[in-house]
Amino acid sequence: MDPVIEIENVSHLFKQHRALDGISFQVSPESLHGFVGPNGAGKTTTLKLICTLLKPQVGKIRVFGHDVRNNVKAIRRRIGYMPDHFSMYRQMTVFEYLDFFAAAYGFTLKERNRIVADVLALTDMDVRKDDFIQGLSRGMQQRVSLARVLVNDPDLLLLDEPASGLDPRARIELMEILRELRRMGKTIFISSHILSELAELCDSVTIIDRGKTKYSGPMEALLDQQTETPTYRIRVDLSAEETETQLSALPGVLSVEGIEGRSDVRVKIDPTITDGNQLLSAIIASGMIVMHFGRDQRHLNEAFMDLTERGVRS
Ligand SMILES: Nc1ncnc2c1ncn2[C@@H]1O[C@H](COP(=O)(O)OP(=O)(O)OP(=O)(O)O)[C@@H](O)[C@H]1O
Repeated sequence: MDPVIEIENVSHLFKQHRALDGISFQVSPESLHGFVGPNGAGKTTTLKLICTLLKPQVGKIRVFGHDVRNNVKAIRRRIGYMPDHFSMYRQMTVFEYLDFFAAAYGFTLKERNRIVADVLALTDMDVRKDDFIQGLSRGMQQRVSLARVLVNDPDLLLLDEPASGLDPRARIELMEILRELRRMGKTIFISSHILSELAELCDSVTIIDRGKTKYSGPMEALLDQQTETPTYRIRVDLSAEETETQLSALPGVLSVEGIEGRSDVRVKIDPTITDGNQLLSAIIASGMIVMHFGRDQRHLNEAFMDLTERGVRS
């Protein structure tokens, strides 16, 4: 299937300031693609270019195969963009607000009633439809903002920091809604600073820093990029102390490190002496009952710190 978004060598200058410096990446259909970068990395600029609010200066951007330079209408019809700072008509009720946007898209009264009911159900806001927007919590306002983006039934959602300012519960609920939208066949491109959540949510990720692409590909591959020493996360039916003693004695084991607050240990091995299968066999042969055995994945935060530079961009 052709990519939904194709970015090829895109650079963007604001006067003398280079916001983007030759970024390239692709987003596959029906995927949840994370777009991660530190402050000032160029995320919002990229999103604005994709959703045709900024004109590209250098490089190619195609959305659903259309060049953003000359197919603005065809693209806008199929996308929904939620900016990082949204302003809402706070004196309207939720229903009035969504109905207003549906009317702006040219839907008839009958269509509007159906559409508004659908987006309210999708974002779980039906019970709040007669509430005034100004009285809603930030999490609720964020949902209304997402509902607004869904009014034209877009195939591609472009969400700029949708979880910022939300409490953990509201974030988890938002992520659930995004998963549901992906199940419905939508492609979701989501920028965020909240790395750990993206690791669970997204199929693929692009990391940018100072206007350059640092990684783009499957989330799994990013997390699997191992340091030179293969590392396994293991839990057996012994106390932490006994686990360390017993595992340290096995051939090829370089170190056994406890993980604070957990009964798992992190075991590094010498790949010239043993491998994962041999290690597992040795553990079983020595009589331990294995409760968990898996390759230790790098945490997304760790990968992010390795790939991006320290300090705020000047
Ligand atoms: N209209 C503008 N005029 C001048 N410089 C700009 C403009 N918009 C963005 N920039 C600069 O371009 C760089 C990239 O900005 P952008 O907003 O795309 O980053 P970001 O990754 O979205 O950052 P944040 O996470 O802080 O929102 C920044 O250094 C920013 O100051």
